[in-house]
Amino acid sequence: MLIPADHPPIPTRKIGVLLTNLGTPDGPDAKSVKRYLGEFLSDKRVVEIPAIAWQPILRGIILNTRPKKSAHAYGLVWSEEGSPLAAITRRQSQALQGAFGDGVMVDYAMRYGNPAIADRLTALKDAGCERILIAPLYPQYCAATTATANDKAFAALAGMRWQPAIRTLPPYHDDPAYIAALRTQVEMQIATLDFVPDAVIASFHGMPKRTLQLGDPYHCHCQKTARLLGEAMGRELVVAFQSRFGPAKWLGPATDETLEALPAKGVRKVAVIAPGFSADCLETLEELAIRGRESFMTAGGTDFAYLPCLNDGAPGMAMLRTLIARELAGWIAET
Ligand SMILES: C=CC1=C(C)c2cc3[nH]c(cc4nc(cc5[nH]c(cc1n2)c(C)c5CCC(=O)O)C(CCC(=O)O)=C4C)c(C)c3C=C
Ligand SMILES: [Fe+2]
Ligand SMILES: [Fe+2]
Repeated sequence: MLIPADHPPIPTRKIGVLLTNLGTPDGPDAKSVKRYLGEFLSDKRVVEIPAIAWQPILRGIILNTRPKKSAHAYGLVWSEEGSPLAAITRRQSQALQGAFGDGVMVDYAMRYGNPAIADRLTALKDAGCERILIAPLYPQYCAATTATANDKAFAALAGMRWQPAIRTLPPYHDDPAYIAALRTQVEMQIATLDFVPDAVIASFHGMPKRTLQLGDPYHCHCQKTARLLGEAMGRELVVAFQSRFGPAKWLGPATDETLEALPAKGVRKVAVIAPGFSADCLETLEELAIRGRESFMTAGGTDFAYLPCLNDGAPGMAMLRTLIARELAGWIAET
């Protein structure tokens, strides 16, 4: 068939997978952190205080004090590849390239900062992806993470003349593939320690307690993950919630307070895991592995190990291939 010279280009039809995660500053400096926090903490899904009351606090106080402190913390975990969260998410996306056949492109984007969700969705569409799976890499659903990432994607679609068909990856907090990946990885990690932990602490990112009362399933998803992983490992896990932000009451018990209280109860050797994070980041590498260790050892602990997240290791990547292939059913030939 003859295509007129002024016809827009017609790429080969493809399928896209867009991994999404939270986002991170472009650099470990106060200016980059300020820009990032300004976008993150202005999200109404994250801070559910009316803008008229919240924005003066954010712009007048928080963005003038927190960036310097946070930039210092980022500096402690920054790598040659950049922010750990960005570097690991990039590697996860690269490792999945080609895993679902030649016609499936895999890319990644961040809810805040770069690479932006709108830019990567447009790039996939321009490359011929007429069907796209958006995969927020949050095992536990939370409006402040899963929903806002999807909102951002749908906002980008709202501006497209020719929209791709869209699917979104559901939360996978109780998926047997996720629990099995966690179990394999955690048991392997514990086997390499030079001590036997008295307790394994499962630390999840916290949330304002009010969100639970308003119907967000995040708390229940975290508890179920910990219960299923504990059952799979044949030991009960200690569940705690970290990263409290602001004066409101957050989900408890708090990870820092839990770590400080354990030695007095005779628990002197601990392993800490963070099953809610699909990639290590500031909250795990600085808050848990550095500050958590300090709190525990100062309180009388003798042995502390932070066990890294699934990241782009074999168990986690096998799990992502399983979950994503399932969501692509009917779009790609069954294997
Ligand atoms: C894994 C799930 C996450 C939930 C739930 C979550 C809720 C949430 N977070 C804040 C405030 C901050 N979080 C920050 C960092 C951060 N948070 C998550 C994940 C969840 N947040 C990740 C993966 C990261 C790390 C990003 C990185 O660059 O490595 C920060 C910024 C860091 C700092 O300045 O301390 C803030 C602030 C709120 C208010 C909230 C719930 C509503
Ligand atoms: Fe957070
Ligand atoms: Fe609950």
